[in-house]
Amino acid sequence: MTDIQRKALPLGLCGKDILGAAKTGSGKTLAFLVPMIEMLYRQKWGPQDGLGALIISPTRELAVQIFEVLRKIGREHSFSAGLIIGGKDWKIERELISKMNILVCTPGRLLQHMDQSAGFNCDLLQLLVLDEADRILDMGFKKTINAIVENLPPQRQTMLFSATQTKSVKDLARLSLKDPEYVAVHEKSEHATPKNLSQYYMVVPLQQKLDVMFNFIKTHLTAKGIVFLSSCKQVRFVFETFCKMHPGVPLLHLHGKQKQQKRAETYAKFAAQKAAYLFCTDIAARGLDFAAVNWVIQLDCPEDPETYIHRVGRTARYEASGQAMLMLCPSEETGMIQGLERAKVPIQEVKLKQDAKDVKKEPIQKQMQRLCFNDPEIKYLGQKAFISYMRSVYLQKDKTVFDVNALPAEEFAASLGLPGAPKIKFVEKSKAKNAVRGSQKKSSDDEDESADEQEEEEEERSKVKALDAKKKKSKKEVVPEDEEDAEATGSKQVKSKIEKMFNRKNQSVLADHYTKLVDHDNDNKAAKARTGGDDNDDDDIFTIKRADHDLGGDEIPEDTVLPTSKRQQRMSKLEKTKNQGQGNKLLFDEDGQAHELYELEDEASFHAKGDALSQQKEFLEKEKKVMDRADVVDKSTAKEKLREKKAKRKQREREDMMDEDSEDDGEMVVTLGNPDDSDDQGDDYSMDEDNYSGDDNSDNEDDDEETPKKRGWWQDKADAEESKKKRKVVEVDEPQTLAEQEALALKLLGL
Ligand SMILES: Nc1ncnc2c1ncn2[C@@H]1O[C@H](COP(=O)(O)OP(=O)(O)OP(=O)(O)O)[C@@H](O)[C@H]1O
Repeated sequence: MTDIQRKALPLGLCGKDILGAAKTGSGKTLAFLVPMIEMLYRQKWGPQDGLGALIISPTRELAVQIFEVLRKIGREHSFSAGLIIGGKDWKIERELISKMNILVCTPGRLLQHMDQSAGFNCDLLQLLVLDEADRILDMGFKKTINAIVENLPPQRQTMLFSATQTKSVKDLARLSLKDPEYVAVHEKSEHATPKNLSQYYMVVPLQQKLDVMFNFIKTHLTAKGIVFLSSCKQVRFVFETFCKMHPGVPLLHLHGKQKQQKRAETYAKFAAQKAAYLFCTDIAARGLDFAAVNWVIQLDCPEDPETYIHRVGRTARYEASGQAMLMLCPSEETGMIQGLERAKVPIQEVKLKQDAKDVKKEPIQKQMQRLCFNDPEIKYLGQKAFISYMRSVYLQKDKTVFDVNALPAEEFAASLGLPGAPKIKFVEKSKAKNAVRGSQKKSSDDEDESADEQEEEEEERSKVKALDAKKKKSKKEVVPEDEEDAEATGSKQVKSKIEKMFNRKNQSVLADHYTKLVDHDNDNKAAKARTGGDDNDDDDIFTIKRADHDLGGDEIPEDTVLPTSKRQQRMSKLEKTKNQGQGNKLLFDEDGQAHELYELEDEASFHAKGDALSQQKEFLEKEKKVMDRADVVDKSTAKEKLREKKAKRKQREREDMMDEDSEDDGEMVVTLGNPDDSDDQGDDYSMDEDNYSGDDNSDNEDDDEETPKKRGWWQDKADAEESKKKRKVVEVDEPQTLAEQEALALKLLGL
């Protein structure tokens, strides 16, 4: 047993709330799964009891991993367990979720079920586990978690686990735990990282990072490594280009923009490989337990020491040893190393070999240029990678580490194979601001200024974020256009062939294979991570600077500017109709003259028709008849509609039932105690409804009332024989003569 298990298990088994912290790879998963299963077992939890335990994880991969461990250790039990992680068929999940005793899920999907799945009931929940609680909160799930917790019964046991505990976790603990036991086994240990982990850092100029990385891979071909980058776009670019340069070892990539199936495939492939490199975002930083990872390389600086600790924790797990390399730009060194020292991370510097710095030894930059030149898709990815990296640095909170102005943008762009650095609005602004500040600094009070500075930067950040959100809504990707690139590369010079190629149009369209890989459903979700996170579609906020052309001529008055986009046009139509007010109904006579529906006639002709009361009565009766007729029509139309609706619903239900019969429920539900459910069955989690007893059987009975029972083969055979008996069969030869025909006729008449 590990330390955390030794301490947490007895408390968990006593039903105590736990706030658990222990180093990465120290076995926290079992520290909550074992008491959970034990508790349900002791209470003789069965299908009729519904949901007994809920485990929430920040990422889908981690949820899958927890689910796998649960399958292994729960083999002897008969609880049903479900995996609810999004990216799967909602309808199937909705059907099955109400039958589960244990759920492993991601927060968003769980809340969606709580809100929308009628059968989902957690009134009897006994245990809630939040694994990597701080990450759940960092990813912006605070409100979701609060909403989930509000839906759960208060008299439950709760456990929060993570290798790092932040203030927000303590806040959450205050709200959701009752008299918790704080189990922090490594709190007093000298280092915050596993003792078998060797940690190094290297100061590498930004423009040499890819070169160093590629050489690292070439010189460690038998190793298994995870390479962390700060955004999905960088991951995609580095993966694609490195693959094309054939380093001689399998390369994989994992990020939040991939479809769930692709993510699962990559996860499984990397887990199975002995030597491979996985390029990923922080989506893989937490909790993932790949066997025998030798190296964790952080190509981009982590946002804080906590993230660093989780990233390096993907190696040296349990009792294994491992190595970690952090690459820092010169401007990041001091701040980051001080932060790591404070967080009790022992790290030592290794110097970049002199020959690696040697420019004469051809770096991979030339190959990158060739790739970008030959393949517009690669160039496009490069531009996106450049922008998203700059943005991630700009958005980082810790300005003692991250300074976007200190980065050599042109050289970095060149190292990606780009002909020039795309100009990015905010970097320009930031530089200009810095210049102004530099001149003001001499005369102004230092303290005031730094406060202003922070405020302004905060403001700028929020502006960028707002713009980001707005752009995401419009679903457009900002792609550098010809003039923009031209400006970036210095348009006044004579353009070379290469530059012309780079400035080609229509490069915004990625090849089919890329669009297939990318989960566009996620594209419009709000950016969850502040920087470089899993679902970070961030570079849309950047606009590449355009030259302002003097168009000449008169300016068009504002109110005559016509809406250009379809959406704008729709909106303006809507506005118009709103302001138009209600129209009057008019009747046209035979001469085509328009009349109001009820026109006032002159007094004399009114009185000529009789007294006012009788006229009123007559009018009302006439109108009532009209209304009655209209009512009859309306009612029959409504009835017809209802009938159609009903028929459609029935048809849908029939189709659903047929789908259910034919579909494999797939990968998300398992009955733990299924004796056939052994390891060697791999990923086949398909559920056999027959494994359920109690309530579920009664469910089936209900179903039987509505749909004809499925018949077994034995029933079919018996029925066939019975009906054969009932039918009277007269077997005769074909009559040849008249006498034979007469005899047959008599036989048929039964005489
Ligand atoms: N008691 C044990 N005996 C042997 N191996 C164990 C034991 N407990 C856990 N392990 C193994 O240790 C590895 C790490 O465990 P686990 O994933 O639970 O760590 P963790 O503390 O949750 O890490 P992280 O903080 O990175 O999520 C796993 O491969 C697990 O199988």
